[in-house]
Amino acid sequence: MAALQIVNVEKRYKSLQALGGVSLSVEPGEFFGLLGPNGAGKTTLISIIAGLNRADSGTVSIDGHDVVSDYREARKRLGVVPQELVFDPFFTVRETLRMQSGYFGLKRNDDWIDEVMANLDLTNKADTNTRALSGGMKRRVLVAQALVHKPPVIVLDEPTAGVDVELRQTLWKFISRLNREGHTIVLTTHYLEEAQALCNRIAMLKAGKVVALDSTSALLKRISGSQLIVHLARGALPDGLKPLVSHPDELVSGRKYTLRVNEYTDVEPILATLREAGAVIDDMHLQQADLEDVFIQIMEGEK
Ligand SMILES: Nc1ncnc2c1ncn2[C@@H]1O[C@H](COP(=O)(O)OP(=O)(O)OP(=O)(O)O)[C@@H](O)[C@H]1O
Repeated sequence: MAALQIVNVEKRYKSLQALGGVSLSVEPGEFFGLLGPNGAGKTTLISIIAGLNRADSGTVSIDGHDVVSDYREARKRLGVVPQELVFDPFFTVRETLRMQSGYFGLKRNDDWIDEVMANLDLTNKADTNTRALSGGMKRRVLVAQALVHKPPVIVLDEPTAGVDVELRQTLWKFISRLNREGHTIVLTTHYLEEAQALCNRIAMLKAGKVVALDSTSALLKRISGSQLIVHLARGALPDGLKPLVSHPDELVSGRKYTLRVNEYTDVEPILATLREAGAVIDDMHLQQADLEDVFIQIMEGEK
């Protein structure tokens, strides 16, 4: 049975179609990425999964439990880390986590609460009021809150937006451990290198529709060859090289260009063209195409 099954989910906000018939299924133990530009519908979909928002049509189930008709059973199996930092500011971290445990009917949960806090480097803030925490610390509490009932399915909505490197590493270490222990993870992020490193399968959403759904390795294979990154100190990119630019916004911003290269021998004529145009190269290197390139290519293709 799928850990998360989404079937033909539609959602409108007045005239805006936020989700236009989304279907996908995540198997138990997967580390699944849900990617898409701003406004693609990721948060809307997550709030429908969490039962905080109703789909106009379609169904969502967690471990076979419908999130509307079987809400309590579905909710027990789900931990959601929301994007926004919202807390009751009158309680300490430990009190917040105990209350959340109580919500799931767990009375003696302190051993697990201690373990979660230790894994998120929150132990020395256990008795601090949540209103006195920094943004990064608050985000750790949000993650801890989502995990108090050891949910088999964990959904994280941009958990690393604006957080420092240390928290990212702490968080990924813990989430990866939970995934190895069998928890299913669904992640939305704008950090594509994070998604590439962590997710075994990825869905890309655009304007409320799934525009790509594949294993991370299959998505990466969609772009062959490598890229020549050139930083120009002086001079503009000659017109003849413009079709090779793989990130169109670079043509506007200028100076740094990512040029598609199929064979290493393609580099020589590129350098000759730059020299003939009087461009001066500041820095240059070759790199393999990554998930960001695939993402840009898919999103461009969907215009
Ligand atoms: N409560 C609401 N009322 C009206 N429109 C909404 C509401 N919530 C979201 N929208 C719109 O629905 C679309 C999808 O928004 P959503 O927040 O789901 O996207 P997202 O993919 O999570 O974006 P981001 O990456 O910016 O978080 C957007 O156009 C947004 O403006």
